[in-house]
Amino acid sequence: MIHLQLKKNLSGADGPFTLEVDLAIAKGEFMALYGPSGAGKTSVLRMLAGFMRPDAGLIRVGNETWFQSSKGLYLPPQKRSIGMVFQAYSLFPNMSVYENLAFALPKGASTDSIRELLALIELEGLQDKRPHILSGGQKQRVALARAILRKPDILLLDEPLSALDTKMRGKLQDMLRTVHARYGMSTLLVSHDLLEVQRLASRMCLLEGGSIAYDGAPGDFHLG
Ligand SMILES: Nc1ncnc2c1ncn2[C@@H]1O[C@H](COP(=O)(O)OP(=O)(O)OP(=O)(O)O)[C@@H](O)[C@H]1O
Repeated sequence: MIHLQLKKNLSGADGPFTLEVDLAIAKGEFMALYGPSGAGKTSVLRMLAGFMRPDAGLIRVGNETWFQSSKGLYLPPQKRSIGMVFQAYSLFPNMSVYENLAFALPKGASTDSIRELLALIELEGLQDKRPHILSGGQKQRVALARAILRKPDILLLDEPLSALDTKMRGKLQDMLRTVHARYGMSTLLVSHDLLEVQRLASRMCLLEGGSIAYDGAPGDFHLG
């Protein structure tokens, strides 16, 4: 179980507001954070990853406490078992696809998982190529493989497919479903696309102005 109690004062377009969320996410759950621009969705992911410090609250993942303001406890990002994929491709340009993946593995670890993931993302034939010759969808597949290589407890996806065309988006959505079914890691997806949320997530939270305005099945949610 992941327990998130986050309080953070943010600067919004219309002035300051407080992001305040209290969520329990089951192990292996695929949850989407949906909502208007500026609602605080990315900030939630950044606090979970350790890139933004909450003003107050608690982050507990299984038996580990990653953040607890009352005890001054703050686990740095590199100690949190997290994989991330963002909208912008973040591959190393001077490394091949294979090397980009190998770089994410601890020294001396078996490279079997690289081969397994290259097959899963259907890029075995391009493993020796540098990222600049890949399409956007191929780059995001490598970024996804890199994010899950260490089998993190939590996978954070921040609009990972928004720069892709409809066809590639559909393919990557299928791949995300396959990855989730195979590895079962708790997954938090930020998306502006309700259809995408409904295809992928079993639970959806609507974030509006820093608070959760809906928490339930994506299929039961209707735009007002
Ligand atoms: N470190 C920070 N301190 C104060 N305010 C911040 C900080 N980081 C972001 N903000 C502000 O918090 C608000 C929410 O930003 P955030 O990126 O979390 O929203 P979002 O819901 O992900 O939006 P979008 O869908 O446009 O990506 C924005 O107005 C942003 O300017």
